[in-house]
Amino acid sequence: MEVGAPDYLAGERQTAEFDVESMKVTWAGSRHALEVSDRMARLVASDPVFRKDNRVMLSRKELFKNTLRKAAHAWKRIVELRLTEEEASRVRFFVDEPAFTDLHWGMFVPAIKGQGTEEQQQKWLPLAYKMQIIGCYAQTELGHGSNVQGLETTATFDPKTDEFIIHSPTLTSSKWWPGGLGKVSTHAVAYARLIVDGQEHGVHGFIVQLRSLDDHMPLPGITVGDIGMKFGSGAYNSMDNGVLRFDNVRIPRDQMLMRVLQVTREGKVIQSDVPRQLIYGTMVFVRQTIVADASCALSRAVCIATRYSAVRRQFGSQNGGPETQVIDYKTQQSRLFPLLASAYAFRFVSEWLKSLYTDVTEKLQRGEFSTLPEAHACTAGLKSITTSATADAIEECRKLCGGHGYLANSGLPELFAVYVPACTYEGDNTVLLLQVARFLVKTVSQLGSGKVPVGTTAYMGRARHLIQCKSNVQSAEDWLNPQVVVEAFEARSLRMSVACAENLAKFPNPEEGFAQLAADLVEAAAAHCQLIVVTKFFEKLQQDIPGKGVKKQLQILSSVYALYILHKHLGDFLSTGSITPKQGALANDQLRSLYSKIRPNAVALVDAFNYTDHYLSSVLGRYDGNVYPTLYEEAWKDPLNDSVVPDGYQEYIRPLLKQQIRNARL
Ligand SMILES: CCCCC/C=C\C/C=C\C/C=C\C/C=C\C/C=C\CCCCC(=O)SCCNC(=O)CCNC(=O)[C@H](O)C(C)(C)COP(=O)(O)OP(=O)(O)OC[C@H]1O[C@@H](n2cnc3c(N)ncnc32)[C@H](O)[C@@H]1OP(=O)(O)O
Ligand SMILES: Cc1cc2nc3c(=O)[nH]c(=O)nc-3n(C[C@H](O)[C@H](O)[C@H](O)COP(=O)(O)OP(=O)(O)OC[C@H]3O[C@@H](n4cnc5c(N)ncnc54)[C@H](O)[C@@H]3O)c2cc1C
Repeated sequence: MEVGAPDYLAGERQTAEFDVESMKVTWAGSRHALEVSDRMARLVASDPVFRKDNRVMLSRKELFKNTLRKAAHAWKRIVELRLTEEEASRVRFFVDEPAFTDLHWGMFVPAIKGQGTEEQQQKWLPLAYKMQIIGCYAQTELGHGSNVQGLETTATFDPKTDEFIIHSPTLTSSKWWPGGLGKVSTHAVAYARLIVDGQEHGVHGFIVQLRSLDDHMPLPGITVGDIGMKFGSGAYNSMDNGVLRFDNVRIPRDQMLMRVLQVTREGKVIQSDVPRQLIYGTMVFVRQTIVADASCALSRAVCIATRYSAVRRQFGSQNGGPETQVIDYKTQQSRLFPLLASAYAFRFVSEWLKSLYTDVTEKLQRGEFSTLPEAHACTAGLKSITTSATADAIEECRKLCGGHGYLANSGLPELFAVYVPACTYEGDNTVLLLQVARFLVKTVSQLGSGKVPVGTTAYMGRARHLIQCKSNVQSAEDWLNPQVVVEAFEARSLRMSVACAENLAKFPNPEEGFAQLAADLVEAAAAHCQLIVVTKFFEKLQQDIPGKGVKKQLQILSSVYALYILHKHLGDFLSTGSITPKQGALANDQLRSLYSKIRPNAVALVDAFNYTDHYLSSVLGRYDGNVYPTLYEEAWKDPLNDSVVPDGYQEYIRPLLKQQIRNARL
């Protein structure tokens, strides 16, 4: 905010019962992270190249070219200022525009790191790090996305020339969707079925050059282009999601990523001791980052809706005084505050998930693979529930802002359009929950065998207790006890998984059973993932959290998150007998009282996200709350208002009016 400018939300900020600066540190993860983030936010906001207020007005071509300009400028600044990786990734965050660079850094580089041999990494990574080559991740095809084993592209080894022949045998085998592919990438990690000596060896990644490094023209045998406009204006249309066909394209043998499986000069296929699933490792990495993205997108929407709800007034004027702030309506609170709590919950679970991922990666380097299934289940499941909740929440925030939320300059429509594909990319959310369900059913089926479940399924080791325990909640106050809450969530989750396992056992063919019970399995998987989020929020509170009143606010938010989920899924808790209807009602009583505790802190709790007005790009979410004059000014900037009488008046409006007049005279 400019120095001396009026702050229409100052009153809201004065009622805060905690130290906002300390909460900013907790949200950012550390004082260092906050400092870096703050500096990079200012760097981006002060640079005219990164302007984004006109984005929804641009044609696709203009938008795309502008994105190229921003990406090139960002890279120039990163190099000039010798920014660290941490600083560079904050620059990407605040530039706030999907671009080919996301796939280059986020998938192409990690695919080579995770699936390439030492030699391959030494050859390709320096080129990629300097952006002397630009890569994408070409897995999905027109006919197959979720079913990776069903991909049709082939990579046939030719021992005569020591090459692989990459080919798209059918229309449905055309690569379809990869970001950065359509117009920019010079290279791809393309996934194809490996065929050696007429035998198939599953799907593997191959580094394929697509375009000339001299004139950017597609190489012989490559057909490549953009797949067309996507949902919404601006939004994901800055990305060149592409289509790609291979017509017997030859690549050297050493361009197959060979950490998992090697093909020798003689055409021998050698399986290394690394599990096959590592071929899916890049997806595990990105799913983990997508959980962190969910907390960012959700907090952004909630920040806009909270500030605007404090500015907006409707009804309730007493003796000509001001009307009621809509944030004071209990319905507004019961819709908004759980989303605020969810933003914090997702933030902390993503922190934990990142540490789990780092730990598993270190173990994989040492040749320990036992924690891979849990890492897969956690990343897949949390990616699924956090993105689904965030997509719904952004739309709810739009509605919380009434009519003005539908204006592009509220920032919410574009945020929604850019965010919703997260429910689909990197694994459709239902497909991913089915993966979690497989993991849970397997864990349950091993309970009798003496194998002790660990990590996020450790609670299943107490199955005997959880299957019959009764919650001893007797008052609304009891629901503030994390142990009580966690036990109710554990009982619900365990009982849902066990019920699925029992029902599955009734089918002679387990796969048929899995298919028939899929809807129940997905619900059991979601229950397990919600338990993880709740538990990790409570565990966060065990840490030392400095700053006046900060921990207290987080305790309130953790209870709101847990009781909101309980209230929303009350049917599960009741039907599994994890709690009684009376206890469910007490949880709801507690939730109401928690909302009242959040109310005086709401604006400060969203200030703690530390978002600049540039990043929010929302008239409704402005830090200073100066909404109405800005809405009014912005309206006049619309190109339709460039002329008082619109283009087309002479051709279309005038003749109509004249005709109406004639008719009226008749
Ligand atoms: C210095 C400068 C820096 C500048 C910074 C600049 C930029 C920013 C940088 C980075 C940004 C960072 C990140 C963001 C990047 C990009 C994000 C943006 C946009 C997103 C792009 C989206 C890209 C995509 O969508 S890529 C395509 C994704 N596709 C999918 O997800 C497909 C989903 N399908 C599957 O995963 C699988 O097919 C399946 C559903 C899992 C089924 O597989 P299948 O083999 O058939 O399975 P089965 O069920 O039999 O399982 C067998 C066995 O394997 C286990 N399994 C399955 N998957 C995994 C896994 N991933 N890991 C481990 N194990 C796995 C499964 O459990 C089974 O085990 P078991 O036999 O039962 O024990
Ligand atoms: C914006 C965007 C960017 C993308 N970027 C990339 C990229 O960079 N690289 C890349 O390779 N791919 C990319 N993709 C592709 C993406 O990964 C796939 O779209 C995604 O994995 C879903 O696969 P699908 O499209 O085949 O969906 P489908 O599997 O066809 O899903 C359709 C419906 O079928 C259901 N379904 C499917 N299988 C099952 C099942 N077994 N049981 C029950 N229901 C099922 C799903 O739940 C869904 O409702 C991108 C997609 C989008 C939208």
